[in-house]
Amino acid sequence: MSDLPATVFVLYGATGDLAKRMVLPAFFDLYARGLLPRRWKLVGNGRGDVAHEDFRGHVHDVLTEFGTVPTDEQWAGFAPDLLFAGGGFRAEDGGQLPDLIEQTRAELGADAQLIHYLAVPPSAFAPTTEALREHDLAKGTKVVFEKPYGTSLESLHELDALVHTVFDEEQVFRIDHFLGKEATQNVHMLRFANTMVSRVWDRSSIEEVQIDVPETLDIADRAAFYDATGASLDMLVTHLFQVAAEVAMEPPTSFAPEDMQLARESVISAFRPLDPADVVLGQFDGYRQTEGIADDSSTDTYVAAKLWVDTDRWRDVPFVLRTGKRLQGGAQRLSLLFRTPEGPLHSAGKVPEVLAFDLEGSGRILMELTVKAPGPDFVPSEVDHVLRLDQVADGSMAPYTSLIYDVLRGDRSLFTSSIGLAAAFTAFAPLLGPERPDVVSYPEGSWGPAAADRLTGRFGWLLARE
Ligand SMILES: NC(=O)C1=CN([C@@H]2O[C@H](COP(=O)(O)OP(=O)(O)OC[C@H]3O[C@@H](n4cnc5c(N)ncnc54)[C@H](OP(=O)(O)O)[C@@H]3O)[C@@H](O)[C@H]2O)C=CC1
Ligand SMILES: O=C1O[C@H](COP(=O)(O)O)[C@@H](O)[C@H](O)[C@H]1O
Repeated sequence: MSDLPATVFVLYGATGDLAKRMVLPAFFDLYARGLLPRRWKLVGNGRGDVAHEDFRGHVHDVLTEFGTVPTDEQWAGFAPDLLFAGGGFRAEDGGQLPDLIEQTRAELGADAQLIHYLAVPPSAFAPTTEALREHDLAKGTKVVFEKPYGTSLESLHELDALVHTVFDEEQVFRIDHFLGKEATQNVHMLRFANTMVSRVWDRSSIEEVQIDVPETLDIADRAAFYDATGASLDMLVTHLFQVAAEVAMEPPTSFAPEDMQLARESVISAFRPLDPADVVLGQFDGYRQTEGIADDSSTDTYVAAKLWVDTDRWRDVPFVLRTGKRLQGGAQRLSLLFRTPEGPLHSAGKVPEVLAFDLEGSGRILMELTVKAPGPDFVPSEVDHVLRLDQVADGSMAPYTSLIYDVLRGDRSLFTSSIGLAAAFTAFAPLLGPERPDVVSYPEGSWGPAAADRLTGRFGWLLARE
């Protein structure tokens, strides 16, 4: 067991989709790894009345379906600390939660930390924050907000102003789970720990950056949420911008969490507002036939955009970003495309030299290089080399496991800041106004609208070459 302080972890929306697919499996994963505090309680909250025993049954089902099935021994150690407080949690009526928190804190000791994890729809962020103030449950605690934390610059400011009347910034953890991925964390490890990488990490060596996250997934099981959100809000201004910031950031002053966060978040203010002429929005054929989607919906299920980062390091290097649903392939690939070296020893510029990161799963680092072809002649040939990060050592962590562990120990390096999010929404703002491009339809199982092909450089979208 770790030496973290005793903890009461309150999970709002504990029977919801995110809780079952991500948060509860991650929490159990931490338990199984011995990374939870020696003494802890997880208190689920919701509007219904659920007996503690029924909540435990729910958690067991969830782990069986989405996580690791506990052994009998693990379950006997884990289950008794799962509790449920029903009756919702509002400013005017806190339901059973305030009493149960008091009871568990009394049991765990006066120094027990209290963590509020808001796995509720964004519309419930403000009312839950107000309820925390009203029931005096904010002081000295930590609070975790899911994404999206605001859907525009204005709504971000409005929510953040409220949050800051209740919490100090140091108490606030805003999740973007792409930052918790093993391979994303390796972007700065590889860069800053290796001179041969750090020295080429700029416009003099790199001609293009691609962040390509095509998905084969449908949206039918979350139609209402998706139709009100769309790909550009769900993925572009959030995950893809954060990954772009990981690439674009200047070296931090130190590798302390606050300096890492500051370096990543401050480069976002150098993102030039998107030019709608450099953005393609798409919608897959058949989207409007999905149950719960209006016949005339103009929601984007696909977005491709060219982003410029106006720093000396990246001036004139396009960052091309793409994501969409029901596409031909699924991947989460960050690629740095290098300039063709001068002189004759390369593939005549026909093949890119690439350093890439596969962000999904345990993560992979890929290199595409030109070498001499075996044989008598001195001719170039291309090779791919793949480094699977789970072969480096055992113990790779899913993003939610990693991020919840960071919340427990108070490490904010992989969480977003309201300054960074405000800069992201400023760069994104042209897509929220009258200049927003119309959505173009694309066939399911394709790579999306052909119009997006003009956004990349001379090699096109790299994933389409595979
Ligand atoms: N699902 C996913 O894959 C992902 C979700 N997220 C984010 O996580 C958060 C939760 O998403 P998800 O679990 O899908 O959402 P759900 O719609 O499943 O809602 C979660 C739970 O919140 C409670 N709830 C619903 N409406 C309200 C309300 N108005 N006030 C208070 N409680 C409410 C419900 O519990 P009860 O009825 O018991 O009160 C519900 O089960 C959202 O912010 C979402 O954007 C982020 C990444 C991925
Ligand atoms: O936040 C989201 O992320 C998922 C992709 O995440 P991952 O778990 O596959 O890395 C995306 O499908 C979803 O639309 C979005 O809300």
